[in-house]
Amino acid sequence: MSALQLVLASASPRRQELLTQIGITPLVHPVDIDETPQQGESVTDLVLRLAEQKAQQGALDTNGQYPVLGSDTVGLLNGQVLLKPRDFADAERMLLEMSNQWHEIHTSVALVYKGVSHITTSVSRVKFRAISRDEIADYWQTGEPHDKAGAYAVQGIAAIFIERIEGSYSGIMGLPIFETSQLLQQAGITGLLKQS
Ligand SMILES: Cc1cn([C@H]2C[C@H](O)[C@@H](COP(=O)(O)OP(=O)(O)OP(=O)(O)O)O2)c(=O)[nH]c1=O
Repeated sequence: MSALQLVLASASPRRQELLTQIGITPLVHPVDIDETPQQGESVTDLVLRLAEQKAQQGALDTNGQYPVLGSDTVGLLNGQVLLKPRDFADAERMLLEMSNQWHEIHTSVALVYKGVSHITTSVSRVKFRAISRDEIADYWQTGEPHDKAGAYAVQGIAAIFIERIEGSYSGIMGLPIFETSQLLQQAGITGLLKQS
């Protein structure tokens, strides 16, 4: 009925997949922003800032014509931010620390529409079983951890390491479906389903 098109300001195939899961086919428009945390910035502030920046850049690039979604995911363990691993050593350090521990995954989603930003954050807790250096080395070889915050993918092989989850599976994967749908509703956006 409505011709409204949602723009997803993201290069993450996972985020696209999660929108597809609820019948939304977004226009995919990756944006390139500097994702370096600022000095002393909390994880909460970091994910909010980056999600909003991604959505705003997407809105700028598309002349404010469409509602634009941006999202950012990072982990938190013992006060330390878990970003995408720089290399194997970085991934190994993170995964060894996560071994037999709980950590948090924070994902913020921002929606920029008609010049207004709507934003929300999903925080989940994840418990890893004990994992060995050998398992981490094998896991790294699969390529899966390379482009993921915290060096793992809940939706992938890393599922064998995950003992428990409290929170949002889709949020851990990069786009919390429930919170995203609430955001769209808040902004008065309907009629996105099943359009091509
Ligand atoms: C923890 C976790 C993260 N991830 C992914 C989601 C995100 O793609 C990535 C975190 O990096 P982000 O910087 O949030 O996203 P991105 O660089 O991949 O994409 P863009 O900025 O263009 O939107 O980690 C998983 O796929 N599974 C997981 O279990």
